[in-house]
Amino acid sequence: MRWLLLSPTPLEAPFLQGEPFAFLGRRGLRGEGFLYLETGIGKVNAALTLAAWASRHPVERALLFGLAGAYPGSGLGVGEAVLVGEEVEADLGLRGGLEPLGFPALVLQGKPFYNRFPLDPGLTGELAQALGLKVAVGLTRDLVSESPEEAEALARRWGAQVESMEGAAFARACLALGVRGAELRAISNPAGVRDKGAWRVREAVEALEEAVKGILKE
Ligand SMILES: O=C(O)c1cccc(C(=O)CC[C@H]2O[C@@H](n3cnc4c(=O)[nH]cnc43)[C@H](O)[C@@H]2O)c1
Repeated sequence: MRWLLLSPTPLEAPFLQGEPFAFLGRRGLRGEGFLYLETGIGKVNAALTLAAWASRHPVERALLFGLAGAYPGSGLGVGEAVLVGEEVEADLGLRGGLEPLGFPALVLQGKPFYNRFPLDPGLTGELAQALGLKVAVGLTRDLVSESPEEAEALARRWGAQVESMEGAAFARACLALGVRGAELRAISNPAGVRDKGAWRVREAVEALEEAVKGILKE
């Protein structure tokens, strides 16, 4: 069964080889055992790329992979790869979430989803076991945390360990479209730290390469 692989930027996928094509003005690759799409940064780009592709092609399982910030106290080290088992969309509704407004973001078989969206538990568990990776809670906002204090408050409020700009949108789109979705992140920086001296993009991309190649072998 072929994977649909997605990453926000080409920076996160330099190791993928395949026949290039364009989709929604961005890069795609047809490779051995996978089809890859670059989504662009942020929630809208992630959801619209997956939904537009899935509206024209059958997608059984999809993997979003990319860089992420680690929250203080997460126990995750820079350069470490993790799977995300649940995503929080933390900039939807009030600061306390969407539930107080009374409008769910998604309803599936009568179950309302407000700000928390699971990735596929079976797929995530299989990959975590096969690759020996931890499973974390991800928090997603279109705005990146700009200070350690902001990052710590978000982590505490929502019980999250990693921060990205796309995860919850991908998880929600997978649920809505009936796609089995998994999310892989490698820690490039401590969340809330904007000083690029503390970022380790190369190490994080190497961790992504090892994990993605492992997933494609599964
Ligand atoms: O400015 C740079 O030199 C630079 C180099 C590499 C990457 C960046 C990014 O801004 C990456 C954004 C991208 O990665 C995810 N990401 C990574 N760290 C965080 C974070 O602390 N908080 C939220 N998102 C993060 C994000 O999902 C984007 O797709 C800049």
